[in-house]
Amino acid sequence: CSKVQEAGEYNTKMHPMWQGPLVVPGGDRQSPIDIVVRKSVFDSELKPLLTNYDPRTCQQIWNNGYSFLVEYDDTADKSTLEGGPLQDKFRLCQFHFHWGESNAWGSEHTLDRRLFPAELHLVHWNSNKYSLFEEAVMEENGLAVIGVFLKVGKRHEGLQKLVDALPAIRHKGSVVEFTKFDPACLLPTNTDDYWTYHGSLTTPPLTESVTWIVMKQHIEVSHDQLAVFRSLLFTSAEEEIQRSMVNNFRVQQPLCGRTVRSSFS
Ligand SMILES: NCCOCCOCCNC(=O)c1ccc(S(N)(=O)=O)cc1
Ligand SMILES: [Zn+2]
Repeated sequence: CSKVQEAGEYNTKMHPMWQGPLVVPGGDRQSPIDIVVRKSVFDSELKPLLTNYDPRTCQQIWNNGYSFLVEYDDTADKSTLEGGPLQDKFRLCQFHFHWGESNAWGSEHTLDRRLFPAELHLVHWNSNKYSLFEEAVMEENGLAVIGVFLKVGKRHEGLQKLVDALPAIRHKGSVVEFTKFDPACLLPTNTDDYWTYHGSLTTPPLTESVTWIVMKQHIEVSHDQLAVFRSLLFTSAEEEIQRSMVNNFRVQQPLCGRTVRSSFS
């Protein structure tokens, strides 16, 4: 697979302008991808996901200029993920979303090319093998990210606390305290059915360190809740030109012969 990203894909209008590297390490296990459902391979060895999140580890919410992140205290094994395709215990460090300017697109992964209006990523790092996120992010088995598709429908009561905090972090670089939020409320009711594959971060440094776990069942949020995501800005308060934070997803990457496994038949 191409070692150098086609420069064009970084310059399409749909795509935030990145200073990101045009040559990514390896380049044959990049994310996101389209999941071709009928080509995924059922693996009976895949276990149910086991999340154990402690809302007391929730610390802050901030706008990093790509998305907004809800960050957790990951100095101990308090909010953890294990099971699924994972051999080790992983610590939750943050979650964030990707979304479009319209409800017609916005997700990074797709199911048989089907786009969703947004996608949630819960980011964890391997605390059995590494002592810091920054270490794990450079290693093959360093990270595990749970992806959950969002659909527009009924209002998501658990999400509203987060939506209400967004106006305070409109600009890139703004941060506010955000506590006692249980990310488990953002998981679908069925967490036994998922696809998993080896991939990468979808924003710089694009390192190929992620075991992706993409949930089959989506969650629903209201049109208005998603509209508040789009009220965020890519730009900091000092910049003259304010740019709406929308379409903060990466273009899809070649599968390069990888197998996507499913936990369900
Ligand atoms: N900058 C050089 C080294 O950086 C190491 C730390 O990288 C931190 C920034 N990126 C991330 O943490 C990060 C985390 C998750 C995802 S994603 N969208 O793949 O879930 C993308 C990016
Ligand atoms: Zn992401």
